[in-house]
Amino acid sequence: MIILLMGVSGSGKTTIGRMLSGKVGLPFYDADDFHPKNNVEKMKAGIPLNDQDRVPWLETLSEKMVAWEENGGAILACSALKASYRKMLRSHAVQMRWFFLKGDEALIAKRMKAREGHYMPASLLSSQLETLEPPKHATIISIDQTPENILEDIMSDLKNNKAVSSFGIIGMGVMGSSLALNLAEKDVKISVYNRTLQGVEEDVAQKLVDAHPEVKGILPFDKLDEFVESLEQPRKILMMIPAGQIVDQQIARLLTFVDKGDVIIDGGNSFFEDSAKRQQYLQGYGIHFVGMGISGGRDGALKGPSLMPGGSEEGFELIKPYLEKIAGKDKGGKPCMHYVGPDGAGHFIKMVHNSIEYGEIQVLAELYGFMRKGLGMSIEEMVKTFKTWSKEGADSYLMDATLAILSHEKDGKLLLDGILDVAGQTGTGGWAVSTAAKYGVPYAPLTAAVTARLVSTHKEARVSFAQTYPRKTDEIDQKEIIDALKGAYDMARLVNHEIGFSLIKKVGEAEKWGLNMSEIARCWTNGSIIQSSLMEKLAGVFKSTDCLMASAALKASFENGAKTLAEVVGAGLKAGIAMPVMSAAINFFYGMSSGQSSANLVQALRDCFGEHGYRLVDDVSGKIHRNKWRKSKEEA
Ligand SMILES: NC(=O)C1=CN([C@@H]2O[C@H](COP(=O)(O)OP(=O)(O)OC[C@H]3O[C@@H](n4cnc5c(N)ncnc54)[C@H](OP(=O)(O)O)[C@@H]3O)[C@@H](O)[C@H]2O)C=CC1
Ligand SMILES: O=C(CO)[C@H](O)[C@H](O)COP(=O)(O)O
Repeated sequence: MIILLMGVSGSGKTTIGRMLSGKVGLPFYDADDFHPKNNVEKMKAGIPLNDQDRVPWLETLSEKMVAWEENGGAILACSALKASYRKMLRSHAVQMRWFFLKGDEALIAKRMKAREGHYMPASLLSSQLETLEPPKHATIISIDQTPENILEDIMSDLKNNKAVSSFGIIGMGVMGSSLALNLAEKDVKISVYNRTLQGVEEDVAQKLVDAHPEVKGILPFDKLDEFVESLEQPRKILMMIPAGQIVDQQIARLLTFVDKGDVIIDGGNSFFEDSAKRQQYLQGYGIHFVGMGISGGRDGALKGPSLMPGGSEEGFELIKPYLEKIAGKDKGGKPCMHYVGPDGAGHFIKMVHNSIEYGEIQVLAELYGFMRKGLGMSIEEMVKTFKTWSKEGADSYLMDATLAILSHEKDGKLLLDGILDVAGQTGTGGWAVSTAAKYGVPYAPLTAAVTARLVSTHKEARVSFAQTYPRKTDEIDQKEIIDALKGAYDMARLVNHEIGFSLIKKVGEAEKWGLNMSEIARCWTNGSIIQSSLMEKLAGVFKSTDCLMASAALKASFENGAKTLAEVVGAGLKAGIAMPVMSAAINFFYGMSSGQSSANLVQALRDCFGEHGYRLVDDVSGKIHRNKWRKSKEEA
């Protein structure tokens, strides 16, 4: 832990720091000793330092603190006058305790005049006091007392303050427990809490700690007040619990214990419109709310997830150092974490991420079904084929997982064959569909992925109708189709990504969130369930375009892909295999690349029965309505 004594020059930071050092046995450092030469010269000449002067000094100090903490902690005397300076000092997720040595101008001026051999003349005091922005999260110590009494005040606060952890997590399920272990392994002191349900869920947090004796620095709680009390201010509390009302109930319980300036983060898969409302609501209490998408499942959370924070930017700045520590890293070593935008932007981006995930999963499932049933390929042949594709640019986390599943045997049998073909879903995919409809974004392929899961749930009906409508399948040219499969797979994925990102573009513009599509794709290149070589390529492509179909770099992929996708979908349908996402993908592409569609008939029909009006090809300026579409009996 770093004990930071702050206040204007002359407030006694050095004297008290040295005394405190003797008392607690931690080394003492004076921030003034780390000023670059230029700053010292300026101060000697009586010239006040500006913010630019202070940047390298504060950066050095924040880096030094990391090393000091690794060596067991330290005491640092540093003026830290502005909130922005304190933010820079906090930039490395070091555990800190802040003490603000406070006194009035006359008292400090008197003390400064009495000092000898110090380069800070008393005339600078007024400029320091003008600069001072009193801290919101520091223990205030009055300096209008003897140094011994000041020391006693600090010692008593250190003893009585139960705030020992830098970060708190609520919900020790799959994600919460893994993120807790990830943070603890990065040497962040954390507190964890899980609800108690008598006889059902008891000592859950304690059990996590017991199960990982090798991991140090996790404090378990089953009482919410004690959990909150254990966190240093401003508190940073991450909720990893199911979306919906549970989140509101948890926030309501937290509100009893938290203070202004604390940060509450919802890392679950919440609906983004709910997150925007929660941010507004909590703002009224002075609490920063960050709605953060997290991707990666258990392994990602443990080793490096992809993080999509949004909402309160001030709150984000306070948690940023912790997020940077635990996030997965892209190929350049940069954290797969990016503040996406205000309101519910973080959860919106996670919703679209999951929607693409639905598409990616469904295309793999459709291919698996077609290859196995339609083409009669063995599991071994399929594995071989997918492995080859992986080497040819189709590698992804989900492809890798599919290969593991296809090779996974239990009791000498393929486990996959024993798994019921009824797919679940927990919300995000469907919300993306309704959001796309609300904002007018064509979304058929990813809608088809949601529908496919819904169709799967009608197991009984499917079994019954399979008997009513036995499939008569046509012959397929196996060789030709097998050669086209990879191209069809690539094309369907390209379309799924195009659609997902087009929703991001549309909603981002409508809500004025200033979303950065390249950064979002970059954040999904590691830690995320939809990480892939394609995503890496797209992070580059989105630097120069916001529409994949408009990208010159992808023109040939779309052209060639359309042909192979149409062939494969045609063959699949001939073989009696449903290919909802792949066929919607080729339909989307054909639709989006048809200069003249058949929507003229749609408009004519709407006008014919409902007087909705239509525009003319030669004059699009206004709508017109035709009174008499049908001929009367006499005219006919
Ligand atoms: N699993 C995944 O791959 C991912 C999940 N998510 C999202 O993260 C969140 C957590 O998911 P995950 O860890 O998988 O879920 P789990 O079901 O594994 O864990 C849920 C946690 O929430 C707690 N909880 C449940 N109901 C309540 C309640 N009424 N009040 C307080 N706490 C409650 C549970 O406590 P108890 O043990 O007592 O029931 C448990 O600690 C969800 O929103 C999920 O959608 C996000 C990314 C990936
Ligand atoms: O967010 C996730 C992965 O990114 C979760 O695993 C989520 O549960 C997946 O969605 P669904 O349960 O609807 O398949």
